[in-house]
Amino acid sequence: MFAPLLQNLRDRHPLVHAITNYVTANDCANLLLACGASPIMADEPEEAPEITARAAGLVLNLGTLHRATLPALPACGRTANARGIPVVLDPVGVGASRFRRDTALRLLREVRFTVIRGNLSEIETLARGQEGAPGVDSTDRVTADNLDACCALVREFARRTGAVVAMSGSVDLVSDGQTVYCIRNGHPMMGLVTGTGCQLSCLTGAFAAANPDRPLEAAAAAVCAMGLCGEIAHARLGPEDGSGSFRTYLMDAVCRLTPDQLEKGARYELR
Ligand SMILES: Nc1ncnc2c1ncn2[C@@H]1O[C@H](COP(=O)(O)OP(=O)(O)OP(=O)(O)O)[C@@H](O)[C@H]1O
Ligand SMILES: Cc1ncsc1CCO
Ligand SMILES: [Mg+2]
Repeated sequence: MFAPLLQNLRDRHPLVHAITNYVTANDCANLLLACGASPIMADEPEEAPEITARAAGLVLNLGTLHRATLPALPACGRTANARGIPVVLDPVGVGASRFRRDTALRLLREVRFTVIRGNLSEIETLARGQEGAPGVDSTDRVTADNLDACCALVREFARRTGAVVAMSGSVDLVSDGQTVYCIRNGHPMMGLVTGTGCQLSCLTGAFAAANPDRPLEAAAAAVCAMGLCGEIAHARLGPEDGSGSFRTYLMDAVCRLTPDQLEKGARYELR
C-alpha cells in the first residue's frame, strides 16, 4: 500500500520549498535529499513566493519565527494554494508564545493546508486555539487510556481544517477527518535528537509533493517511514554510540529505505 508512494518519491524527485527554523534547517535539507526530493530553503518575502511557484511542495515551519520573514509564510501558502501545490504546516512550539499562536491561527485562516504535522501538545493547542504546553518537544503521550480521545481530537481537527492531521509521538495518529491511521513505528531515541519532527514534516511534504492526489496515504507513509528509519537506526547502534550516531544512522536509513522495506515494516491499524 505504501510502496508505490515511496517509489513515486524516488522517481519524481520533487522540489520542496521549506521555510524552516535555523536549528534544524540543515538536517531538513539533507533529509529531503536522502528521501529522493530536492530541497530549497528561502524565507525572504521578496523572493519566497517565486520559489514556491517553482516547487512541487511547500513546508511552513514556525520553529524560529521572525518579524522580517513573517510575511513570506501566508504569501507562499497562498501561492501554493493558487497552484495546487501541497502545503505542510509544522506549528513548532505553538503553545510557547502569543506570537507563535497568533501566527499559526492566522495561517489556518488564510492558507488551506494539505497536512498539519505536530506533536500532541502542538496539535492540542492549535485545535483548542489557546495557550498550551510551553516547550517545543511534547512531553504528553498518547496512551492506551487516552487513545480514543486522541483519535477524536485529530479526526475533528482534520474535519474542521480540511487538512490531513498528523500527530506525532510514541504513537502517531494521522487522519483526514474520517479514517485514523494509528501508527506504531518509531523509537524513543528519536526524542533525543532535535528536529526529528521537523524532518518528518519535510518528509511529509516530499511524499505529498510526489503523490498530490493521495494526501492521507502520503502523510501516513511518511510517518511510517520516519518511524521505521528510527527503528533501523537504533538497531545499528554499537556499544559506544549515542544520540549523535543515531542522528546519522537515521539519515542513512532514510537514504537507503526501499519501497519493499517500507511495505513490510509499516506497523499501523486503522481506527
Ligand atoms: N517515544 C517515542 N517512541 C517512538 N517514536 C517516537 C517517540 N517520540 C518520538 N517519536 C518519533 O519521532 C518523530 C518526531 O516526533 P516528535 O513528536 O518527537 O516530534 P517533535 O516534538 O515535533 O520533534 P522536534 O520538535 O524535535 O522536531 C516521529 O516520527 C515520532 O513517531
Ligand atoms: C529546539 C528548537 N527551538 C526552536 S525550533 C527547534 C527545533 C525543534 O523543533
Ligand atoms: Mg516539532
